[in-house]
Amino acid sequence: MKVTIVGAGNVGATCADVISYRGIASEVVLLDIKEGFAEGKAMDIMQCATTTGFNTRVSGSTNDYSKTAGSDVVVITSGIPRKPGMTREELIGINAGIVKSVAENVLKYSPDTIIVVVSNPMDTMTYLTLKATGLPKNRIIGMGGALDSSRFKYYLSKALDKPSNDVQGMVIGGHGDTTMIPLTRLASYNGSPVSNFLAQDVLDKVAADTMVGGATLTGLLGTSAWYAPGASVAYLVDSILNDQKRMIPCSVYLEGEYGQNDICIGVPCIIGKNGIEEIVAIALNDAEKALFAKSADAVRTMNGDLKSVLA
Ligand SMILES: NC(=O)C1=CN([C@@H]2O[C@H](COP(=O)(O)OP(=O)(O)OC[C@H]3O[C@@H](n4cnc5c(N)ncnc54)[C@H](O)[C@@H]3O)[C@@H](O)[C@H]2O)C=CC1
Ligand SMILES: O=C([O-])CC(=O)C(=O)O
Repeated sequence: MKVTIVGAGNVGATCADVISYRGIASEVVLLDIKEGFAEGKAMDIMQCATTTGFNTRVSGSTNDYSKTAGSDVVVITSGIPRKPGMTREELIGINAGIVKSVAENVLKYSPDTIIVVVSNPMDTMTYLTLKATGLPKNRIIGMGGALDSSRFKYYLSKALDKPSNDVQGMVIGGHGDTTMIPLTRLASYNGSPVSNFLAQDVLDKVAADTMVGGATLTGLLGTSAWYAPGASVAYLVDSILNDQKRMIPCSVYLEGEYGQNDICIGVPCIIGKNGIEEIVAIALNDAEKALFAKSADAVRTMNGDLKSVLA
């Protein structure tokens, strides 16, 4: 199985690293516009093969899309990340043009591929990719909810003082500081509602910390995060390539689901060899439904800024 990652920067290279050492794909191609950069990252990763023990072939390419031919999955991590104090939405001006041209280029060599969109503002970049390529909705997947949910479980595990892997929980809605919806009511500690163990004010703080999880890291690092983002993309790619049919919140085109139309936004999806295989309808209460509608309004407003790119 072959995976191409366009954008060999922090997130793209981390994703290639996780995919190779976990043996998720047999071949990974990293592509970047910076001369020699993807080749260098690929060589560095390949020099881990004997010490971490993997057989995935990782190679790099400077903007030569012929090397990406026949990819089963293409991950788009090209574009600029935010700096402290910025929102993800402020990246649209530069990233929209990059994401559109990258999607068009990859399809020339991998017409049957599934595209995973990571570049921010991710929900809007997913919508742009869908509209610009005309691919069926099951083949365009926006990655954000997997990462946001892993941060949610991290903050819950800290509050519970229990391991993250004993915590279940999901974040839906937009992948933005104010649009994420951590579903605290449905989160559990090995099947028991977390509200059995944590007071409401603590749960509210967990939700608030989750929503600004990316901004917190950007403040600490000076650029946005990459370890958890790269690992979250690899987790999603694993479910596609190995047809695991895991339920992962992803940004997907909605046609009536969750009361929304003509928008890409995070909802729980079954992810397998056909990409988005099902959109799972979970029963939201009235407050959660209202938050989802508000989140969708914000994402839709941002999509309005794509007019010139899509013209
Ligand atoms: N959806 C999510 O959950 C997350 C999204 N992101 C987003 O992912 C993107 C990448 O972040 P980082 O890897 O930290 O940035 P980075 O700056 O480390 O890497 C981006 C790479 O894209 C390359 N690039 C730019 N234009 C290109 C083009 N036309 N073709 C090929 N490569 C091109 C650059 O040369 C650079 O190497 C950002 O937009 C960031 O906001 C980051 C983390 C999580
Ligand atoms: O915070 C950012 O800008 C990058 C991102 O989407 C994340 O780490 O969640």
